[in-house]
Amino acid sequence: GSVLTHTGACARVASNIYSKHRQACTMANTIKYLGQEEAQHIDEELFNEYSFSVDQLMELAGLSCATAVSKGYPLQSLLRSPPRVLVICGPGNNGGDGLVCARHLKLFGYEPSVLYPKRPNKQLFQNLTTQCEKMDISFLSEMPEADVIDEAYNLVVDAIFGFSFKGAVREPFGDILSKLKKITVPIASVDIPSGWDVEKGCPDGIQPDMLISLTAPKKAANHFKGRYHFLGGRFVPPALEQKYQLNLPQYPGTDCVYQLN
Ligand SMILES: NC(=O)C1=CN([C@@H]2O[C@H](COP(=O)(O)OP(=O)(O)OC[C@H]3O[C@@H](n4cnc5c(N)ncnc54)[C@H](O)[C@@H]3O)[C@@H](O)[C@H]2O)[C@H](O)CC1
Ligand SMILES: [K+]
Repeated sequence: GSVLTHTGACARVASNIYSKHRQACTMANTIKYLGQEEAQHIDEELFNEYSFSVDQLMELAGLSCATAVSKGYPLQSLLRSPPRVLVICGPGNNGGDGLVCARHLKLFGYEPSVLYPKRPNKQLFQNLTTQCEKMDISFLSEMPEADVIDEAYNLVVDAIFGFSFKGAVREPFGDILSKLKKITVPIASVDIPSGWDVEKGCPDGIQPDMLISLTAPKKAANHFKGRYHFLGGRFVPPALEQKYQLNLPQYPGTDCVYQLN
């Protein structure tokens, strides 16, 4: 009896030590999930200290999104022909990523249409819009009803809000998000599922099937329940990665996305 008890105790101690060791190792190697302010600081540092332009990073971000979509929803797997995709773009840089994503999706053989209801009066976004128009990407004048989306499109790319979203959703995006909650075709969200608190998520919000986290996942990604979580935006200089202890995974070869799950 006492021998057995002793053995049991040893096993418990050993397994405790082992699990502590494993926890420490995992923590050392775990990719960091960013808070809202930290994400904004990294963004500012990329522009101000590392001298990147928004155009450059947006191009890589949008390319990552189109690449992730093509991996999760390959052309030959789509149920509806032609391979239509609805890309919904918001008023900030997340929306810019969406415009770049739409352009690359077109180059990959998809048929994207863009909904872009609030267009900022800045050259960058005007250029991205012209580039899409010149590639025969159509711009919708209003948000289709949920049943129309389910019939006409294979998936929706949600590029409405990213890491600067705050407070209650203002129109027209409230109406757009409530329609997105009703659709059955998959949603692929760029950086954050739109309408979600950047750190706490949103239990009764949209539930995307794919999330493409850019630079590093934000804390809201802890609440993501969809099938595909990709990391994109392979542009972080090692010194910046180290400063913020991002613990980014090794992207495979020359890929611009890394599948986290
Ligand atoms: N470093 C990177 O990883 C890069 C990320 N990129 C993408 O940029 C977004 C963040 O962009 P930002 O312009 O800062 O903000 P958002 O697009 O998230 O949105 C701001 C936009 O939305 C409006 N807004 C905010 N809250 C609300 C609300 N409650 N209701 C309605 N409207 C709201 C606000 O007024 C602004 O107009 C990041 O997530 C990435 O996707 C870069 O492209 C590349 C570098
Ligand atoms: K989004």
